[in-house]
Amino acid sequence: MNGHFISFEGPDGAGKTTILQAMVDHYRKRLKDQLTITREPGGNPISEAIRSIILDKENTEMDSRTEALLYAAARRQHLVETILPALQQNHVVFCDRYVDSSIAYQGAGRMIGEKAVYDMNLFATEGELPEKTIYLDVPSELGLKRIMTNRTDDVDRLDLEKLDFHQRVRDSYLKLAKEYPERIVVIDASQDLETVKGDTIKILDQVIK
Ligand SMILES: Nc1ncnc2c1ncn2[C@@H]1O[C@H](COP(=O)(O)OP(=O)(O)OP(=O)(O)O)[C@@H](O)[C@H]1O
Ligand SMILES: Cc1cn([C@H]2C[C@H](O)[C@@H](COP(=O)(O)O)O2)c(=O)[nH]c1=O
Repeated sequence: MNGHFISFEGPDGAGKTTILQAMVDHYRKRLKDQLTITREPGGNPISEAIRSIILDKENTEMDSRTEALLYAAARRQHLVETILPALQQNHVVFCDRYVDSSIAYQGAGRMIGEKAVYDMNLFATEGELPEKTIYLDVPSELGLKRIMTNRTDDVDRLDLEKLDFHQRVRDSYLKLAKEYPERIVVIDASQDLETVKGDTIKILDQVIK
């Protein structure tokens, strides 16, 4: 089997974590030890340490460009230490967020500029992109409602941003999906969970043969 790099993207509360876990449950038997599950920011000790700085609710002073640089730094380390070695061993890599998150959240959400953030990430990643990106799309109000009402884990610094921030993030994702239709597949994540799972499996079955 060849390695496959698959990312999962979406606004906060879209259901990425839930769907990614469902995909692990679905494909684990088929892939056995050829499956790597990882996340951004994070995935290894250095990138997880950067994650805790970025998402700490106490860090209200953090400048937007500092934030963008930290995400890119975490991504660089994650790529060279975790993703590329797994692909070299022909693993399927399920990655919770990647470059599209920075374009949407820092480029559009923080209004640094999508192109500027893309260019900075080109330096960080040397152009390495996922083969397929599952973009789980929900209206921002629904995503935020899910987070505030259902979640038991910590609400982080970005979850706490206002509605217009999250709307800019969603609009940017939808723009990216139009720009890269071969790579980014939009799934309507406002549907019930079983339907979202089924739609995701249909796409991934075309990649993981
Ligand atoms: N299709 C769905 N229908 C109803 N509830 C859902 C659906 N998908 C996820 N949820 C619920 O919404 C909440 C948020 O889901 P989840 O943590 O998977 O989102 P997320 O996209 O990973 O969020 P974040 O990016 O902020 O970590 C959870 O309680 C989950 O059970
Ligand atoms: C990779 C990446 C992430 N973010 C934001 C998106 C979320 O609000 C958090 C990560 O938390 P999750 O619960 O693990 O999804 O960070 C971002 O703004 N930019 C990025 O590049």
